[in-house]
Amino acid sequence: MKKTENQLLVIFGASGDLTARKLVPSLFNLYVARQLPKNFIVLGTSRSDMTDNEFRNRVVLDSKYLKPKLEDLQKDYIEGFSNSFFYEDLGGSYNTHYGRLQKRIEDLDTKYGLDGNVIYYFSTPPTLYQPIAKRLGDVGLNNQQNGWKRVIVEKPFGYDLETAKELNSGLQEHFAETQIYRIDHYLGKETVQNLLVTRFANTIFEPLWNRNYIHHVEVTNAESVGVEKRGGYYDTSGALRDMFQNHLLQIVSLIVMEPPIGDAPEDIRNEKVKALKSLRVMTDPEVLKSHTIRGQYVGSEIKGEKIKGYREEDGVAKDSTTETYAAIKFFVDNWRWKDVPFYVRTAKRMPTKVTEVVIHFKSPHHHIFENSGVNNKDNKLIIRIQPDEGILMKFGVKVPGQGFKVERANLDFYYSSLAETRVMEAYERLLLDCMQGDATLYARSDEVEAAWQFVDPILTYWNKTEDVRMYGYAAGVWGPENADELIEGIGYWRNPSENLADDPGYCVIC
Ligand SMILES: NC(=O)C1=CN([C@@H]2O[C@H](COP(=O)(O)OP(=O)(O)OC[C@H]3O[C@@H](n4cnc5c(N)ncnc54)[C@H](OP(=O)(O)O)[C@@H]3O)[C@@H](O)[C@H]2O)C=CC1
Ligand SMILES: O=C1O[C@H](COP(=O)(O)O)[C@@H](O)[C@H](O)[C@H]1O
Repeated sequence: MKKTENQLLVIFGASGDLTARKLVPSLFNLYVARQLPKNFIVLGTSRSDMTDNEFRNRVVLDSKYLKPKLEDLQKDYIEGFSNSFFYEDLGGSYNTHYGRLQKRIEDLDTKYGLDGNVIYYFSTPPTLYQPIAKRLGDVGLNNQQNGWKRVIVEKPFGYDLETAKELNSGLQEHFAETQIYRIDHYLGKETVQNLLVTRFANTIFEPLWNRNYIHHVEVTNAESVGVEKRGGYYDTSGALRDMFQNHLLQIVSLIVMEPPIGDAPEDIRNEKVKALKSLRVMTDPEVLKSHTIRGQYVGSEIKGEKIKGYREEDGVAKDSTTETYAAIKFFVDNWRWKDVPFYVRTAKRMPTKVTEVVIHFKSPHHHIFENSGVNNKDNKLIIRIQPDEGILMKFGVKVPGQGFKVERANLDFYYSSLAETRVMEAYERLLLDCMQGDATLYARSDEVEAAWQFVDPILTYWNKTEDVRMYGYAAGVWGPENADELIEGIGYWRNPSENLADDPGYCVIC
C-alpha cells in the first residue's frame, strides 16, 4: 500500500458546486475508509466572505450531498471530519496579493504538523487558473524546499489547441510538469482503468487486438439529462469540447495504445500520447463532411412530460449553434489499426445514461453453418463503463437439436457481483492518487495538446463552414437519424439498454 504523507489541501473555488458535490463527499469517503493521512487539513478559498464554521456548515454539516452519508453516524465522528476544514477569503479577487493566504498556510502547517506538503486544487472558472498559479509563484508558495507542492487543475484544459498551449506554458512557468495534475474524472472510473487490465493481463485478448481481427470500434457516451443548470457554460463549449476532447479521447487512447513497458505513470502516459498522436487528423472538408455529424436536441414530450429544447434552456442563446450531439468517424494511422474505423458519439438527452466501448470482431472468413452469418455475424466485446459496470462477450453457440443453427450467447462479468469490494468513486480515487504523488490517471500536457490537435480542425470546420448541418433530434431518441449514414455500410450504432445484464442474448434454459 502506498504511503499518504501529512498534507494540506487548498481548494480555490471552495464556495462552488464542484467542491460541495464532488470534492468534499470524496474526502469524506476517504475519511470513513481511513485513507486520509494522519495529519490532514482542508483550506477553502474563494471570494465569498465566510468564517471557518460557516464553511464547515456549507460543505459538510448542512450539505445536501453529504446528508445521506452522515445519517446514523455519531456527531463527534462527523465533527472529527468537519473540524479539519478551514476557510480564507481572498478579499474579493483572485488577483489579490497572496501574503495573507501564505500566512494562513504557514500557521496551519505549524499547528497541525503538515510537513510543508500542499495540494492546490483549482476549481474556479478556468480563466483564473493561470493568474492563481502566478500569484502562488510570486509569494513562493510553489517552493518545494520544505515539502512538496502539487496543483490539481480542473477541465477544461483550454478552449482549443492554442489556448491549451497557453495554459500549459502559463502553469509551467510556476510549477514543473511533474507537479501538475490535470484531472479527467473518467480516468478515475474503475471500468476505464479496467480497459488496461482487460488488454494487458489477458493473453486471450491482446493477440486479437489489431486490424487482423477487429472490424471496427464503437464508443458511446449518452446522457439522458440535458444541460441542467450549466447552460451558460455549455453553450460556450458543446459536446465535442465538453466530453469528446477529454473523456472520450482518453478512453480511445487506452483502446489504441501499445503495451506499456510497465505500470509506472510515465510508461502508461508515454503510450497514450503516442496513441493520440496516431489519430488521423482530418482537414479535408469532404472528409469532415462525411465523417462528422452534429446535432441539437429540440423541444419534445416524453411520457406526457414536456422537455425543453436546447435553445430554450437557461443561459443558452436562442439561436445557439452549439452541438449537444457529436458523432465522429476516424482512423488511426499506425501498424496495429490501419483501416479499422472508429465510431465515437456523445450526446445529451438520449434515451438512457450509458457509456460503453464495443469491440466488433471480424466475421469468420468462411461461413460453414447455415445461419451463422446472420445471427453470429461478429463476436463483440462490450466494455460497459457505466452504469452496470462490467464486460460482456458475445459469441456463437449451437442451438440444441438437429443441424447447426447458431445463436449469440453472452459471457459476462459485473462489478456489482463483487459484493465485498468497495468501488471508489472517480474523484475519490483521483484525489487519493494525487495525495500519494501518483499521476498515472492524470492527463499530461502533451496528451491534452495531442487531443486538441485532432479536435481543432473539426471545430473549425463546424464553426466556420457555412453549409454544415445542425440536425435536430427529439429528446429521448438516439440522436439524429443522419448519424446512421456515418456507420452505414459497416454496421449500425448499437443502442444499448440501461443495464448490460438486459442485453439480449441466446438463453437455452430461460
Ligand atoms: N461542477 C462540475 O460538475 C464540474 C466542474 N468542472 C470545472 O470545475 C471548475 C469549478 O466548477 P464549479 O464548481 O461547477 O463552478 P462554480 O461556478 O459553482 O464555482 C466557481 C467557484 O469559483 C469562484 N469564482 C471566482 N471568480 C469567479 C468569477 N469571476 N465568476 C464566477 N465564479 C467565480 C466562485 O466563488 P466566489 O464567487 O465566492 O469566488 C466559486 O467558488 C470549473 O472550471 C469547471 O469547468 C469540471 C467538471 C465538472
Ligand atoms: O465532465 C463532464 O461529465 C459529465 C458526465 O460525467 P459522468 O461521470 O456522469 O458520466 C457531463 O454531464 C458534463 O457535461 C461534463 O462536463
